[in-house]
Amino acid sequence: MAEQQNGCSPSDCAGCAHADSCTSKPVDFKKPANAHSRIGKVIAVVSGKGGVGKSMVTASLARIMREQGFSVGILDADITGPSIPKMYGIHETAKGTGEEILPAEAKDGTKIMSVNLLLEHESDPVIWRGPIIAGVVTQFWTDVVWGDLDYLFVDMPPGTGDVPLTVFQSLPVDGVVIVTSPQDLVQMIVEKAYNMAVQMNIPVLGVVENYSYLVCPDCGKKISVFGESHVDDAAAKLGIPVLGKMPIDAGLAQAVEEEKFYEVSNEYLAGVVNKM
Ligand SMILES: Nc1ncnc2c1ncn2[C@@H]1O[C@H](COP(=O)(O)OP(=O)(O)OP(=O)(O)O)[C@@H](O)[C@H]1O
Repeated sequence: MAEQQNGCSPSDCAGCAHADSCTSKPVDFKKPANAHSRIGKVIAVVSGKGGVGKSMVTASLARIMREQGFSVGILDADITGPSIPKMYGIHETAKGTGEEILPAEAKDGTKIMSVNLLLEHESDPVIWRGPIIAGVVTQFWTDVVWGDLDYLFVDMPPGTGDVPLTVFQSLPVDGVVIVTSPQDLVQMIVEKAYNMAVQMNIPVLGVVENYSYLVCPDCGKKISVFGESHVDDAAAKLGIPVLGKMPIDAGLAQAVEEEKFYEVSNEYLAGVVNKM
């Protein structure tokens, strides 16, 4: 790390008599998890832009690890566009005990916390300013009683705004999965998400391409609906692995429609298990 203006480096802080009053020492914004949460790994699922199926990928990753026997949770940080609870058929409101909030539990045991569980009507819009939204996401970490989890997946809102910044600063994120779709801008979009993670010192586990292709139900031919994929080149340039390419799959869409995502086995991302 670069030398500080006053001539000392951050590693000197521990033994420095002026550490308390020094303005150049590094600030740690990390918040403690709820006292009743013991969480193994926190994996954030991000995308440089919206509409790439990030929630689908988040829930698919959670399902894969659940199928492996791990205890998993999903923190829905997409406050203004929450879709995780409905995917799992959850429509209840969250229960609270004083200062603490209990997550909902899906039929496969996945624990879920989302702003939709706090609204009187789930169709109510969330019309809050950025800092309020970021504060709610932080509370999903500090106030929610997650219990024992091997993995907590965070479904981030798209882009690189307030909430991703808050999550990266406040939660001990172990790795980031970038979701993208095939199109010309993919290089720039993946790079934006990648650069944000790198600047926040968080390892990028790899990239998932959604909507990669469609398999014709009659002839079995793969059709590149949104154009040829550029994800291999984009990932190679950044030195990160492609974790999977997901086609447009009517079975996945149906599971979402029927609110039975707890039954899904997403074979397209099966290779991620030993990368998490
Ligand atoms: N590979 C896929 N095959 C079929 N349907 C999909 C696929 N990926 C996503 N979908 C469907 O597309 C819709 C939108 O997906 P999703 O909610 O995951 O993300 P999104 O709203 O597009 O945006 P964001 O990326 O910001 O989360 C959902 O109804 C979902 O079921």
